[in-house]
Amino acid sequence: MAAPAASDPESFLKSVLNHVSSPAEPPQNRPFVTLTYAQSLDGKIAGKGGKQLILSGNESMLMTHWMRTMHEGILVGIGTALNDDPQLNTRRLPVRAEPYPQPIPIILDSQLRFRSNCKLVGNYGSGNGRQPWVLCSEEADPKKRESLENAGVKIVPVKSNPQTGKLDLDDVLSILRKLGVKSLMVEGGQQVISSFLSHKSSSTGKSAVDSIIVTVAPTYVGNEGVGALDEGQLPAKVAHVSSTVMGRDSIVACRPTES
Ligand SMILES: NC(=O)c1ccc[n+]([C@@H]2O[C@H](COP(=O)([O-])OP(=O)(O)OC[C@H]3O[C@@H](n4cnc5c(N)ncnc54)[C@H](O)[C@@H]3O)[C@@H](O)[C@H]2O)c1
Ligand SMILES: Nc1nc(=O)c(N)c(NC[C@H](O)[C@H](O)[C@H](O)COP(=O)(O)O)[nH]1
Repeated sequence: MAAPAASDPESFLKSVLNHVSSPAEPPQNRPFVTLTYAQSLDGKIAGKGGKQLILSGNESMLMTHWMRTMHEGILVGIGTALNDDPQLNTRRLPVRAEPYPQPIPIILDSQLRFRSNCKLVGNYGSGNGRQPWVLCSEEADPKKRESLENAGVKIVPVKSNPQTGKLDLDDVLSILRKLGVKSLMVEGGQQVISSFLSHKSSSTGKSAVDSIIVTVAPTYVGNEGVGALDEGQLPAKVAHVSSTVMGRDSIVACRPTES
């Protein structure tokens, strides 16, 4: 059997991300949302105890960085921010005369655990990155807020669920839209992926995710690794959009369906 055709990352993304291929206004109450992550053959996104793993090969990691250029915001949870100290920029792309668009780093952090000595704050301070936005609960500690603001972080209070402490995704998305973010790439980690995949908009009853792009790396992590999904959350049903191969990895693009 012939091997599946490999595609170049930019063309593949343009073919599966509607907001890139045919620019349109997003809904009024949210940005276009792309959910993306990399997993092993056994569905793990990190190692034992959350150890950060480089699952993606060079080619698919390059695709992730292209994807970052195609979104105005890039969102991770505070678990990922503290564990991985990410930069969320496009530094792997080939140097070119015209700078690549950089997404705004956005962190869901109910209780303001974000650290001001992280790379996102450092990159912003040295002129090498966009200002990080930290979305927190309206009840978050004002002293922590002031200290992060003094370090250059933009703090955005949003509604939270009093039972779980998690930020209300309808409010998160509608506030980001009001702040001008028209496209959002959600990069993880486990709890954030699960929340977005199981979320249904309170106004439409539909998923707030437009595209799901998963990199599958040919490796096993084992039972102690962190799964892509939090147990107990029911993910959306999805329809297949397209699949391709990048280097040794498989890339699967889907979209949530209503049935
Ligand atoms: N392979 C990948 O693609 C990938 C991507 C990102 C992160 N990771 C890995 O994921 C792990 C971190 O995942 P995690 O689950 O611990 O943390 P996470 O990044 O999902 O952050 C979860 C935290 O965000 C906060 N939060 C606020 N509102 C929320 C909401 N509505 N829904 C969910 N969370 C909300 C909560 O405090 C919660 O504890 C790390 O090990 C990291 O290396 C892997
Ligand atoms: N595509 C992808 N392949 C991986 O193998 C992997 N571990 C991640 N993980 C995403 C997670 O959000 C990380 O924290 C950021 O990838 C770090 O971001 P930077 O590289 O610092 O910009 N993402």
